[in-house]
Amino acid sequence: MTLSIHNPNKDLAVNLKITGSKSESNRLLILQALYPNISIENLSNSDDTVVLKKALEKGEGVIDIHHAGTAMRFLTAYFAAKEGCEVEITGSKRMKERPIRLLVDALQRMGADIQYKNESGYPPLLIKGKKLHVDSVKLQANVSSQYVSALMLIGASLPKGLEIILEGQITSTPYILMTLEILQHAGIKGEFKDDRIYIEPTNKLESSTIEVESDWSSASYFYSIAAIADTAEIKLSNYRKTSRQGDSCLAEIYKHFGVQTSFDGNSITLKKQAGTRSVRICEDLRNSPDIAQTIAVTCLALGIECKLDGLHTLKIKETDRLQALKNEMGKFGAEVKITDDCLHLLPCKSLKENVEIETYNDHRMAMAFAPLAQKVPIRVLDADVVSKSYPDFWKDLKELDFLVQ
Ligand SMILES: O=C(O)C1=C[C@@H](OP(=O)(O)O)[C@@H](O)[C@H](O)C1
Ligand SMILES: C=C(OP(=O)(O)O)C(=O)O
Repeated sequence: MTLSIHNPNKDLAVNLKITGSKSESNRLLILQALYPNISIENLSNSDDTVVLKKALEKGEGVIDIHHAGTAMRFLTAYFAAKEGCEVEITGSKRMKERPIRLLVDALQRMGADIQYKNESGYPPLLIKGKKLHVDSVKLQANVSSQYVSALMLIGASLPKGLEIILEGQITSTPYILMTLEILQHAGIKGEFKDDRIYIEPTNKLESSTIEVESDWSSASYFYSIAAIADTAEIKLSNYRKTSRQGDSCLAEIYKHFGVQTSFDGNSITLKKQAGTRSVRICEDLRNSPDIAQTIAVTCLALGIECKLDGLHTLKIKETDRLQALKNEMGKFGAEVKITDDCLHLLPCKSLKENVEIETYNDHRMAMAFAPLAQKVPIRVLDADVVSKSYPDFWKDLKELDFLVQ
C-alpha cells in the first residue's frame, strides 16, 4: 500500500489513546506463560505482540515470528527452558539476518539444546526444551539488551534463579531496567548493580493485574508533529510521569524544539507555542535507539543541524536504519553523513516535494517520515509496515487532519 500524505495546517489539536507498549506487553506475555495468575491490561495491539501471543499459544512445531526481534529473542530463552517442547523458531528474511549467537551461546552454556537450522549465528533455530540447571552465565551486553532481558525473563523459573554477568559496554540499558521493574512488579525479587544481574528463583506468584503503559516510542511521532507545527496541543493517554520506558526521555529532548509536556492523571499534553526552537541538536541515543529516526526527521523538517551518537545498534534492527535514513533524507535534498554509530544531518534549507519514501520493512521509517507532510506532500511506500508496533497510526494521523490517501 502506497499512501500520499499532506497536512498544510499549521495549528493542530487532538486527543488520542495510544496502544500499550510492545516492549512491556511482550515481557508480560512471557511472564504470564510462566506464571499464569498474572493478568495484563492495555496489552499492545501491535503485530509483534500478536505474533508472540500466538507463538506461546501454539507452543510447538514451526513458529514464525515475522519481524519481531523481542519475540525472537524472548521465545528462544523461553522454549529452551521449557522441558519437553520441540520448536523451530523462524521469521522474516530480515529476521534471518539479525544476529542471535550471543544469546544462543549463553543458553547453550546453561545446558540448552539449540541448533541453527541454516546459517550459524542466525535464525531459524531448532530448540528442544530442557531443564536448565546452570545458575550463573556471562553475556556480552554491547550488541542488544534483548539478549539480557530474554535471560532475565526465564531467570526466576530456574531452580536456583539466575546470575547474569554482563560484559562490554551495556547498551539500551533502560530496557534491562524495564525488565527488572516488571519482574519486581509481578513479585519476583531481583537486582541489577554495575555489571551483575541476579534474579531470585520463584515457584509461585500471587495473582496480580498489571497495566501496560501506552507506548512512548509511538508517542515520539506526535512529539515530532508538535515540533513541526506552528502551534499544537496534543493529548495522549495512557502515560505516567514515572515511566518504565526509556523513550519517555522524549519529554526532555523535545523541549529543544519548543514542545512542553505536562502530565495530568493518566495523560500527557504536548504543547508547542509559536517561535520556540533550537538551532542544533546533539544527542547520545545509546539508551533510546528507537527514537533516532523520529528526531532526525524532525530536524530535517525544521532545517536544523542534528548530530546523533550511540547508534551502533541501528544497523541490526528491522533494516540498517542509518543507511535507510541517509538514503531517504537524501531524496529531500539533505546532506547526511553516517558512521557505524553516528548520524550527522546538515541543515537543509529547502525540501523537495512529492518524494517517495522507501520503508525497508521498517515501521519506524514510515512513521518517522510522516510528520514531514506538514512541510511538503510526501508518498510513503508499503505504508502498512506500521502495524509492527502501531496498527492505528494512519487512522490517528487522520484525526490530526492529515490527508492520508
Ligand atoms: O527489549 C526491548 O523491548 C527492546 C530493546 C531495544 O533493542 P536493543 O536492545 O537491541 O537495542 C529496542 O530497540 C527494541 O525496539 C525493543
Ligand atoms: C527494533 C525494534 O524492534 P525489534 O528489535 O523488537 O524487532 C523497534 O521496534 O524499533
